[in-house]
Amino acid sequence: MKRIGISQRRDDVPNRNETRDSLDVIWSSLLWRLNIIPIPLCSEIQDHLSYLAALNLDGFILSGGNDIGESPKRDHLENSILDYSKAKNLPVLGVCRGMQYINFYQGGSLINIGGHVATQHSKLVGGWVSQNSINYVNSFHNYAVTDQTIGEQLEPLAHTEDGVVEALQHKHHPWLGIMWHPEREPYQTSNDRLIQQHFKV
Ligand SMILES: NC(=O)CC[C@H](N)C(=O)O
Repeated sequence: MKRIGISQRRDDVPNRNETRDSLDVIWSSLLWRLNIIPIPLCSEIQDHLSYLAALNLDGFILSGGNDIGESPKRDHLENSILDYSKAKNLPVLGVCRGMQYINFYQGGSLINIGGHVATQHSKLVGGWVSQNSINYVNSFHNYAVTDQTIGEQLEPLAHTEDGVVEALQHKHHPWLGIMWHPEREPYQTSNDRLIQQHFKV
């Protein structure tokens, strides 16, 4: 089985005096069902290169959650994951914030948008959308990538009708970014296929 590392959200929990790495449990059941062993990654370990080398994983998911800049330790870990994946030619799937992070890593930026929280898009534009039988996607984000803010070496694969980039890929590395959350649609065939194809399961 493929062993895929997945980054987690990092949150302060003041009433417990704790800082937590956490992941929606739906991710573990989704990935296990797809024959993937999910390995949650710890943002507090600072020796990233030794940590990632010791794990010896088959690829990575950058999950959703915190805004970029909100949690520097999470940002740094994800930066190291992309450095490591580039050096080892490993597949990366960026989900929502994860796609935003790939874009940031490649020198792109984000715009603040409205109308993309707790909604769906059923009319995505782009040949890749029909090839992958994507009929609708969910949406839970305040920031977006556009054709004007997309990073270097990235190409858009899908847009919403209002011009937001909903999916992108790296031109040279096996990196895919999607703005929707497959874990929130755990039985959507198009997502299952995308994830399994991407990680060659
Ligand atoms: N769901 C997410 O990953 C959200 C990412 C980021 N916090 C945004 O609002 O755009």
